[in-house]
Amino acid sequence: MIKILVAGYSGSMGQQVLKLIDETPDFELVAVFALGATENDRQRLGLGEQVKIYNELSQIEQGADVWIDFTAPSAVFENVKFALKHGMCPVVGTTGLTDEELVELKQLALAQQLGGLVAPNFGMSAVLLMKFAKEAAKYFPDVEIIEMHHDNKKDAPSGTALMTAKLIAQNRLPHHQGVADETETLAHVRGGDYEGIKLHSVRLPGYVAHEQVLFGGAGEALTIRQDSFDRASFMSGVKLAVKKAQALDGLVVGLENIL
Ligand SMILES: NC(=O)C1=CN([C@@H]2O[C@H](COP(=O)(O)OP(=O)(O)OC[C@H]3O[C@@H](n4cnc5c(N)ncnc54)[C@H](OP(=O)(O)O)[C@@H]3O)[C@@H](O)[C@H]2O)C=CC1
Ligand SMILES: O=C(O)C1=N[C@H](C(=O)O)C[C@H](O)C1
Repeated sequence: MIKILVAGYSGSMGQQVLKLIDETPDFELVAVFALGATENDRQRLGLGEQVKIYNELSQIEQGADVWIDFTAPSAVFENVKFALKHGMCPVVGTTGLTDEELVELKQLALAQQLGGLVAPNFGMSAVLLMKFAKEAAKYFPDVEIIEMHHDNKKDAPSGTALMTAKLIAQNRLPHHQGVADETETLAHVRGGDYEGIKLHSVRLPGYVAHEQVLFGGAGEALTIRQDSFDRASFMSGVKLAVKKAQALDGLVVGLENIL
């Protein structure tokens, strides 16, 4: 049995994770955490009597093997630090960790001799999109990224889009795209900029999580697109990560590294 704490259990992803745990014979839910957590959630969400419900990080007691985190960019760093310090292996889907924070968490995981996984995207279509986009950048250095999400998403750009840009940047030299004296007659209309790669974020009701990477060359173009139509698409990745987390050597970044 793998004992699991779910941070962000009342959110869109947290709800899917509770379902996954319920459906997986060797997973056991031992605790849940959210700032707005109340004892009423036990009945409302069908949480067993043995499940501990926390609404404050500092109150959480050790007792889980794995800490699953789908909370908020503002919370994830402190949450993961807490998990590692208290002997829990983190499986983190929450976006927003900076490179510096990741370095610190990796050091802590090594010091604590704990494994764990941080993945900006647990969906196979997004993992493959990132792999293909990195490869394509060797041949098509001019590229822009459009990510499209539901209108409840708190952060922009998406963690996946930013990771895609970072991977592409490994295979091309930074350069400005468009004419050198380009002017915006409407502020920010050319999007965000990561080493010259433009990122555009769309937020609309009806959407879940989608990304397009557009490469342009002389007289041709390549478009790579992935669509997550349902949050269930992330669950096989989360399941695999939970099963492997305790055996990993330190904190691993990217689902592709454990497939
Ligand atoms: N890696 C991946 O494959 C995926 C990653 N994500 C990422 O997961 C994160 C969550 O997404 P989603 O489920 O849609 O978000 P929601 O806003 O639907 O849910 C967030 C959850 O976290 C809780 N929460 C918010 N702030 C805190 C805090 N400071 N401390 C503890 N709990 C907190 C909320 O409850 P309360 O408000 O009561 O605290 C709620 O339970 C986002 O960063 C998103 O980008 C999403 C989908 C896939
Ligand atoms: O907030 C979301 O919904 C998602 N967040 C992740 C991200 O920011 O990349 C993963 C996926 O895109 C869904």
